[in-house]
Amino acid sequence: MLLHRYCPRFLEMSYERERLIAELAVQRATILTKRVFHEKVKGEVAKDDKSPVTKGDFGAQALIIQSLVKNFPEDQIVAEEESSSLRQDESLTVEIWELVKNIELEDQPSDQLLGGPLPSQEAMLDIIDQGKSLGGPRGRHWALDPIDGTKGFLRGGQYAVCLALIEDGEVKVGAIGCPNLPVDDLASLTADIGVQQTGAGQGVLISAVKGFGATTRPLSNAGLSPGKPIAMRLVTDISQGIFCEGVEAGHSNQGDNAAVAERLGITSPSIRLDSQAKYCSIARGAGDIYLRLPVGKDYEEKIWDHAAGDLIVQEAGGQVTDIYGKPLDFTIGRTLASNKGVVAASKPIHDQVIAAVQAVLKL
Ligand SMILES: Nc1ncnc2c1ncn2[C@@H]1O[C@H](COP(=O)(O)O)[C@@H](OP(=O)(O)O)[C@H]1O
Ligand SMILES: [Mg+2]
Ligand SMILES: [Mg+2]
Ligand SMILES: [Mg+2]
Repeated sequence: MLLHRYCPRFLEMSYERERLIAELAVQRATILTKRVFHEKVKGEVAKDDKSPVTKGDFGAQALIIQSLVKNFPEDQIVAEEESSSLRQDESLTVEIWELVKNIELEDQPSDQLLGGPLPSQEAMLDIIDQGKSLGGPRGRHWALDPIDGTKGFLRGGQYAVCLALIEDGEVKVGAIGCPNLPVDDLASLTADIGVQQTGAGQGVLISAVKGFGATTRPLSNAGLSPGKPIAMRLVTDISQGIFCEGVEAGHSNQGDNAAVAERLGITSPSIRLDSQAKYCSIARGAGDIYLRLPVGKDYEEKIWDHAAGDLIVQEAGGQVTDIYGKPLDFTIGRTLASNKGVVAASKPIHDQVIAAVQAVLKL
């Protein structure tokens, strides 16, 4: 069946409105995160699990949920943060509100599409808490990670603002803003981007719609600049492949990762970067393989850490599974409870990578 671009069914299938709102919402939130990134005091607080959260995480979550609620009031939202610690810290709340209330896209029509500013400080706390949906196999759920790689963000390294629409368990739309990645797709292959401090004008917004490809564009503080399709590299000799790896040893087993690289005959050093910038990097050919090998038995990966990146890599010609070769299952709830670890690579080499992972992990 040939569908015309302006036919309502085409618009529905291509999720054009969802993609536009997701891209603009992520772009607007990065204005706030960039501001916090350059502040000396980022308002770091430790959560119950000891992981950090900052003014940037809370503020970005408030801004993005506000635009989702305004545009898609029926949809559920599964977001990482919640406001309980803020409600006990008036001065931090005031600091976040001072940031949030002054953030807008410099292009008025784009900003208006997001549904206007947040009404008040109290409303901001309530909006942050609208991300408590449990997810699940049916309906439309937005998975939101307002700052992925908070540890990288605090270190002055890579981080990402990540948003995905999951419909009936399938990721349909993904948008990731990486304010510290170079605009040039391949620059990150040579630069030490993991710890790069950035100047103005850098950063990329990468997005995808299921069945319609993946796109990159420079991040802007105004409207969307023109997008450009991206694709993974064609690697015919796997020993020439390049790994993108996390920085935090507590999030992925770096020793096992090195053993897999050795088994595949890969000698180039891994590019180390925090956050879903890894998915984005391999999707645009700045690396070929992303492994997230479990450190412990009990950790369940969170859907907001993977939904957008999974779609972007698939739409760029890649395959994303867990260490058993099973696709990531977004139907279960807030976590990927039925998966262990992540193996992402371009389709022609994915089987070889899985075989090496299974040999190293003795699966
Ligand atoms: N033990 C663990 N194993 C795997 N991932 C973990 C983990 N502890 C925390 N994480 C997740 O790792 C994410 C960062 O990934 P990376 O190491 O690739 O940058 C964190 O996202 P946040 O920074 O959004 O909290 C957090 O959800
Ligand atoms: Mg976190
Ligand atoms: Mg995260
Ligand atoms: Mg986060």
